[in-house]
Amino acid sequence: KIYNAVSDLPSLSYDFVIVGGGTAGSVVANRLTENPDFSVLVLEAGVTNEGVVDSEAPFFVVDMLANPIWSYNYLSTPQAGLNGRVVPYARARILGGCSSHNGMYYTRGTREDYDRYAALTGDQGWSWDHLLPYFFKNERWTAPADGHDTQGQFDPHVHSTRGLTSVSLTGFSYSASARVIQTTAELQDEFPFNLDMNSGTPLGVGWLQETIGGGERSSAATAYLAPQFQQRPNLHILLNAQVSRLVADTGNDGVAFHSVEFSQDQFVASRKEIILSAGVIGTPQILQASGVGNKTDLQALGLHTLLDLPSVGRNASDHPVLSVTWAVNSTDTLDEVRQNATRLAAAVVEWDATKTGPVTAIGVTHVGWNRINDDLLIQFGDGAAGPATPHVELMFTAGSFGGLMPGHFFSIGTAVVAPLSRGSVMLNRTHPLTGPPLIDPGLLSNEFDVVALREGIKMARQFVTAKVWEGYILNEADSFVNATTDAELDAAVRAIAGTSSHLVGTAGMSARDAAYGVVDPDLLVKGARGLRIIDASVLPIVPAAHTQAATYVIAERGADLVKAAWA
Ligand SMILES: Cc1cc2nc3c(=O)[nH]c(=O)nc-3n(C[C@H](O)[C@H](O)[C@H](O)COP(=O)(O)OP(=O)(O)OC[C@H]3O[C@@H](n4cnc5c(N)ncnc54)[C@H](O)[C@@H]3O)c2cc1C
Repeated sequence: KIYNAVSDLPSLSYDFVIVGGGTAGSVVANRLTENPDFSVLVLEAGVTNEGVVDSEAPFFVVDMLANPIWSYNYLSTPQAGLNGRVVPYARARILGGCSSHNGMYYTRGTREDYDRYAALTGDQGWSWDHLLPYFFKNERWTAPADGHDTQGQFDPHVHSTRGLTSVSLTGFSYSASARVIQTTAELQDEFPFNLDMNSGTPLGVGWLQETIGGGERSSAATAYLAPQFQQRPNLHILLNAQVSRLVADTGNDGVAFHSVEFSQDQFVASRKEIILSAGVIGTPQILQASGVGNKTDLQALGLHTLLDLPSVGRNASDHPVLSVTWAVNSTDTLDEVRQNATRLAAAVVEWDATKTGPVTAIGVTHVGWNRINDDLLIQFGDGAAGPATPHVELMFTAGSFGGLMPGHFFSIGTAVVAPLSRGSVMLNRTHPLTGPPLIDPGLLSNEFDVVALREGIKMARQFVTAKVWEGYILNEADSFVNATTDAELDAAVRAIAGTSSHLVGTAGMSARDAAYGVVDPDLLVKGARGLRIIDASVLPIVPAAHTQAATYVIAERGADLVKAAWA
């Protein structure tokens, strides 16, 4: 059941208290309440996702992101790698968390990404082979909204129809889409076709899979907290509940967490575990506010240290991104739907009536994954998990970003998906317990990331040299159109790059005996009892993928680890 006031809660003591009803928290809440003997309370800072049309309608994702009601509206600290610029850091504050407002890309990453997690933690349970059943437990492969023939657009062998999150190919394509596929034939050495980028080996260009079903977003809230699950008598979800800190006792056998403070002096007790699922920013913020973190940092803030864990908030990694944009000789683009009021109104009417048409889609139909050349890797290092892991992602869009630029465009978003830069999320120095945290993703602080993004621009430009673009592409229409030398491109990269919002790692998992890291391979906080972290913050290195699929499998396996511990 969902509650809006603490006074309505049936109890102030539960077996499990989950902090954050976001992507991971919703999964854990669902899986734990499969056992009728467990009682679960979810404390979610945000509001309900129900009835939020901008969340439901894929086309309106940009509007969703712009609305402060559903977001924490964070800003980064000034980024030295970005010429001192401050960049927005969107984070959802709504049931379902970022899965309720993200771009819906469903990309798992590479086999090597997960095998690297297994090697780092000394736990084969985090390897690709062991996690594949959890990907399947999460995913429900679904027909696209337009019912088009999907043969040759994905590999059914690497998908599941039994999970809860709907995943589908795009339900609406613009004419640029066919040109992207034609390019994989014309430039097959540089951009080979890949039937399914979610097979563990994504290199090449293929059809984008998205967390969309029946023309609507499939989020952790719509899937894992659907009405039939909300009705479970052992599941309780309190909205508008901003957790400030966790409370522990310290004794001879360590620090034992047993209750949670939220919404100004309210407390709720956990009988078995507190599970932190507040995300890559909320989780380290709550840990530090509770006295779990680097002792020197906490002392400097005037906070008592319960547990000296220097890795809390550190080692954050993210994907820097920018977009290369061309004006096109066509009105069949996302921009047309966005900017032509009559067209947009018709699209909304169609979506309302049948859940079909442009509103079912984000305008990106294909994605490419590519490596930069070995000479550069020797010179600048290599952030990839292995030789089958990409450095650069290319996102092919039939329009400008969000369709917001006046005119008609084709664009290729370019991101570094194997970054070497690292950053942190630390408490605010002047208002540690009440101010927004200091989010320093360290974007482009490592030269490798600048070089990889520069190479990404070159790849994007090369892509549109295929014959099929002749007569369609008119001219490059971005701010760095005249940048051609490496030095000019590097300057452009630093001047315009931003974040993909894929920050992870602020409560990273490591091997049981490692002196660094925040959680052990079972996701238990090192040195503590009664406290586990299950969200994107435990990923020690960002995968070469948009991060929701990785978050879903962390959550699915994490829930099984909890169940096993209390069986
Ligand atoms: C703008 C944007 C676009 C993205 N696009 C994509 C994409 O297209 N594909 C993809 O794969 N990934 C995407 N991602 C990344 C992906 O969505 C996230 O990595 C993933 O959802 C993180 O899940 P999480 O459970 O760790 O955190 P979240 O989903 O953020 O959940 C954390 C929850 O905790 C709550 N919370 C936080 N602090 C507190 C507190 N103090 N008290 C109580 N509750 C609290 C929040 O309200 C939230 O509901 C995107 C992310 C963003 C921000």
